[in-house]
Amino acid sequence: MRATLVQIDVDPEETVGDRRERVAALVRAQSGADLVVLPELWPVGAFAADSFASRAEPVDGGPTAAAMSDAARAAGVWLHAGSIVERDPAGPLYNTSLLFAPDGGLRAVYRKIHRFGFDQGEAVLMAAGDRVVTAGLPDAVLGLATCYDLRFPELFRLLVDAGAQVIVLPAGWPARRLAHWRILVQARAVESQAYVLACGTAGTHAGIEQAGHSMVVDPWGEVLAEAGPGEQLLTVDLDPARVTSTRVDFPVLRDRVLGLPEPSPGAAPLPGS
Ligand SMILES: NC(=O)CCC(=O)C(=O)O
Repeated sequence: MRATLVQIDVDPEETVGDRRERVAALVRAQSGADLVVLPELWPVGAFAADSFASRAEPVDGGPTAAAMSDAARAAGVWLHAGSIVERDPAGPLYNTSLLFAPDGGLRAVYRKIHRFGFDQGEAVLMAAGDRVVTAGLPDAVLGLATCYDLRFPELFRLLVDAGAQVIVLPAGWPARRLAHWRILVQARAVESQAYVLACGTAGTHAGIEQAGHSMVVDPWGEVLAEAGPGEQLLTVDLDPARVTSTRVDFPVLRDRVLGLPEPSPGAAPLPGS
């Protein structure tokens, strides 16, 4: 299964329309891949909170969804189109990832569960998703997560329990926390015994320098490919059978203790007492 991550430079000098056309052309050129992955909120920029409301678009009939559906069909690839600011017809905004099949059909929608910003930006401007999403491809089951979700291992446990073998994580991760990114992407792969395809953005928008450094990590935690800071494509061949063999040969997931007891301070004797 050949996967290509497209680490896009989100430059505020480029219009959203121009970027959409440029990215669609990049996707159309990936006809040799099985799966193409784009970053989080690449049309507007993950930190361009001032533009979220004005750049929000619906999934049904929205310009990015339409362009990505066409591009997936033209290339004949599965396309994880990263995420858009979704304006739900019912009102709220969501950070919404879209997965298209090679016929252009929309096969999965994931609304980011953990919103970043503490009391600002996405955390206050967008609503949280409430569904854990997996999608069956011909060769593997994908699990969907987005950027800040990376810091919440309990979501990844749920994805593993739902059958995920390849976890796709579009991101817009700041350069300032590159060290966290590299450690956490590897940690999620090791603990999930799954491939993690983590696709970030390049460039600087809203004054936040992006890390780039998209990564593909295998179920053993080995980094198969890592981008630099600029716009770049990463192509890697994945073997979903490696997920099964890793889980059989080193069956740590089998040793999970479900329903751990509540902490009870002082229950264990103190050393020396
Ligand atoms: N777009 C994001 O979710 C950013 C997350 C981030 O910067 C962090 O977790 O650190």
